[in-house]
Amino acid sequence: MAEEKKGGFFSRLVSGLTKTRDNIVSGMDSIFHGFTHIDDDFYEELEEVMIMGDLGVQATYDILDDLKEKVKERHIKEPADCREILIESIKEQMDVGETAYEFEDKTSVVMMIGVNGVGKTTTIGKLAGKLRAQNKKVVLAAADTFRAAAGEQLKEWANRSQAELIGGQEGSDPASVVFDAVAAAKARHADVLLCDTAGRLHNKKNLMEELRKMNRIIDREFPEAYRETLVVLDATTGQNALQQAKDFNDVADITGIVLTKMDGTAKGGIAVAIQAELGIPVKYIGVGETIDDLQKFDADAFVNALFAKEDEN
Ligand SMILES: Nc1nc2c(ncn2[C@@H]2O[C@H](COP(=O)(O)OP(=O)(O)OP(=O)(O)O)[C@@H](O)[C@H]2O)c(=O)[nH]1
Repeated sequence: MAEEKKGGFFSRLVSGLTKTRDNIVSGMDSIFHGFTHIDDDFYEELEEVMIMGDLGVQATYDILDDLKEKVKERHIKEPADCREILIESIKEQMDVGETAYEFEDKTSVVMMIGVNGVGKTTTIGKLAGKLRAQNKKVVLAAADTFRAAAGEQLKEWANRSQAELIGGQEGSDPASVVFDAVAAAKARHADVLLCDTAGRLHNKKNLMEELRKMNRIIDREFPEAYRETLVVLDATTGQNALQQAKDFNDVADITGIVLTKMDGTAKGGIAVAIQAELGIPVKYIGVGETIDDLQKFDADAFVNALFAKEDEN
């Protein structure tokens, strides 16, 4: 039964990654089979496919250096034999230790950061739904007071997931919304407080100040709460998403990443770049627009699904 469920999950992951696989692994496979020798050209072509596949320049170099070392150590001669070693290297470079989801089981405050349109509000709604399904009491803070529609949209998700919404009026101080939400979460003995924040990156200094102010309030008013800061990124933007992750990492103590719109994108390789280059765990991936379309991310399962052959799923 558990196996069956796992199988279902895995084959959905495999089909969701079809475009990314076509973009990266198909190219790699033609190199593994097209070359008769492992030489500089072979590595150069692999490098090109990996960089074009959004694995990130630094991550690509690190993965290939590791592959070269393993090929030497193990006296590998056949290009085709490099496939399994490459999979091993990618997994090793993506290793960020065990990913913790402690906030799901503790009294916690989750800050959600991300630029407009990446799917931040949708992700909060999905996460609220997931926690509500575990019978958790959830409060949502509409601290993205910069955009009127954000509050409205969050209200819909609050209704859908039956979470309580503490709303900010357009233009009100986000920190005061957070203050009210913390008071409400404590008064109602909520399990998780999810804060929707505006992430305007064009002014890093202001953003940093705004985040600092909100964090100070939470530290002061709710010191016992477990803290989580998740950055939401749109996978379809590829290298832009990687840059956003770097920028947010400069201004906040990020504990995890949510990669949205992984369904149907060819740029899923960005998950490799984020974990390998930044060492920040991708905690969830968004695989659609409905409340059930948020999955925990498992790097090994992701790489296996990416390299899965048709007859293996
Ligand atoms: N296919 C797909 N679409 C998604 C996913 N997550 C979000 N979306 C869609 O992306 C669009 C933008 O999502 P929002 O949640 O409004 O984005 P946001 O980051 O909150 O935007 P602001 O509220 O403007 O900051 C919506 O149409 C969502 O339905 C996903 O995982 N897959």
